[in-house]
Amino acid sequence: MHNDIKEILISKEAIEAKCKEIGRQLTKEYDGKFPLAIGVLKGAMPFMADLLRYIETNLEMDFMDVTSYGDAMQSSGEVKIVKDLNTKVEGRDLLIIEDIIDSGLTLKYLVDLFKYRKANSVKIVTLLDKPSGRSAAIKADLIGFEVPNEFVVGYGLDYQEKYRNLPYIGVLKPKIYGGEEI
Ligand SMILES: O=P(O)(O)OC[C@H]1O[C@H](OP(=O)(O)OP(=O)(O)O)[C@H](O)[C@@H]1O
Ligand code: HPA
Ligand SMILES: [Mg+2]
Repeated sequence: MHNDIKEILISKEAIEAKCKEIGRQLTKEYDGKFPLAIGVLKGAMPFMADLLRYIETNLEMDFMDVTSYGDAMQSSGEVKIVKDLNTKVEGRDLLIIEDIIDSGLTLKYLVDLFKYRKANSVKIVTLLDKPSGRSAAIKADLIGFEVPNEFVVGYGLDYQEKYRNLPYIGVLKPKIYGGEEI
């Protein structure tokens, strides 16, 4: 698995430090409140698990499983709900937790849905932001790291369902996705 990686972009240690930093900010933000933290499966799972341990206020957790990439490296443009929330969002303060914002289509879909469902507030925290990929106008409130215009894997992010369990964020060797070796 590690052998398939061309370059590590963000180390395990840097991710850990960032989770602490963002966790501290969110602790202040939600002090005295009871937000609903929504993990966007599957990719956000490791980030959510690590980040929430640094948010020192009461919160509720729920998960939404949405998919639009499948096995491809480009968004299909169609966001499909695989699993919806179990919790009512009306009147709640929501914190959407994502692994990456690329085209922005996934989050645009979710933010519109939660507004329609009458959430009181909707905030977005994403570990990674790839602004060069954007086609929907969407911005996160908190961003861990900006990444270049490359397909990244690890720490929740997959290529054809593999590499989610890498502890860092990296770029694959071109031969893995059938590209030219440079
Ligand atoms: O900004 P976008 O272009 O919409 O891309 C971001 C979304 O794409 C990935 O999900 P994916 O559809 O691959 O599902 P997964 O998390 O189960 O891998 C990623 O985990 C984000 O949720
Ligand atoms: O760069 C990426 N890697 C993995 N999954 C993704 N989903 C959107 N962008 C990416
Ligand atoms: Mg994926």
